[in-house]
Amino acid sequence: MTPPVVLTIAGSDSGGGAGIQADLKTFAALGAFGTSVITAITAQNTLGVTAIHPVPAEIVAAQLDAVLSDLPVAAVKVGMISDPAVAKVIAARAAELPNLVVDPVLVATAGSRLGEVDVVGVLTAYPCVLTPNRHEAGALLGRVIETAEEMVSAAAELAARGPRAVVVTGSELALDVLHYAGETTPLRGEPVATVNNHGSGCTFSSAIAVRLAAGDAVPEAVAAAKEYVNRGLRGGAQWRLGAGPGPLDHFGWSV
Ligand SMILES: Nc1ncnc2c1ncn2[C@@H]1O[C@H](COP(=O)(O)OP(=O)(O)O)[C@@H](O)[C@H]1O
Ligand SMILES: Cc1ncc(COP(=O)(O)OP(=O)(O)O)c(N)n1
Repeated sequence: MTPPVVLTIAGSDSGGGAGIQADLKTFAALGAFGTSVITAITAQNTLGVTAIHPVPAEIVAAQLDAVLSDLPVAAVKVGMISDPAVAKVIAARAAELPNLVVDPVLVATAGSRLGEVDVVGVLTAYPCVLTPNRHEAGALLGRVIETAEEMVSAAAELAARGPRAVVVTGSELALDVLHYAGETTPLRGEPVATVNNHGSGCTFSSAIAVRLAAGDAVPEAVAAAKEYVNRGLRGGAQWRLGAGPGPLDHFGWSV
């Protein structure tokens, strides 16, 4: 059977754990055919980001044209956007991007700045599934988000800006908060004791996109993505790849 086509619009992580590389592995692991529009090239490993080269907006637009004019894209995940002109290119074509999932990437776990609030903020009002972590939600709202109660109110406030749904993720707490169809639901997962969490947010948003492409409703897609990330974290927990926080096992179905 022909697989559903899913598109990632994101940055490249040379270390392979996050960004485009994590997205394409997630698509493949979950049975989708992955396509990509690269917005930036990062020189990155498990210890951090040492350089960022934004891809010019016209090249981003050309990649988008090439994919959308030929392939039946069923869902789109947007990750790292560092250039306002690139955000504009994507915003201008947002109506053509089905099952849009936006991960408002701002800061890598290792501390490097990958995006700016006023750039990624442009996309948060589109009818997408928005997946900020606590820190990104706080940056978008201009305050600190720490507790579960603060995550609940952040999800509701961000939902009022117009996205189809908001999931505020809670990293190692494994507690995420979903706001969808006027309701806010805490999603509790099994915390995984691991230092290898590089790319968990990219993997989560990509997995949501695949499940939406497959026809899941938003709550089912989010629950399936959460389970997939959890398996990836468990599968990679004993890996020793790099001196910093390592990647997930995207193909770790046996654990
Ligand atoms: N140690 C962990 N144990 C269980 N789930 C985790 C862990 N770390 C992250 N997650 C889950 O991974 C997904 C991505 O969230 P998060 O790590 O907050 O994203 P980001 O990489 O953007 O900070 C969420 O579902 C979150 O609950
Ligand atoms: C190129 C690129 N895009 C996104 C990220 C951030 O990845 P994410 O999964 O949100 O978080 P960390 O892995 O940084 O915790 C990245 N590092 N690089």
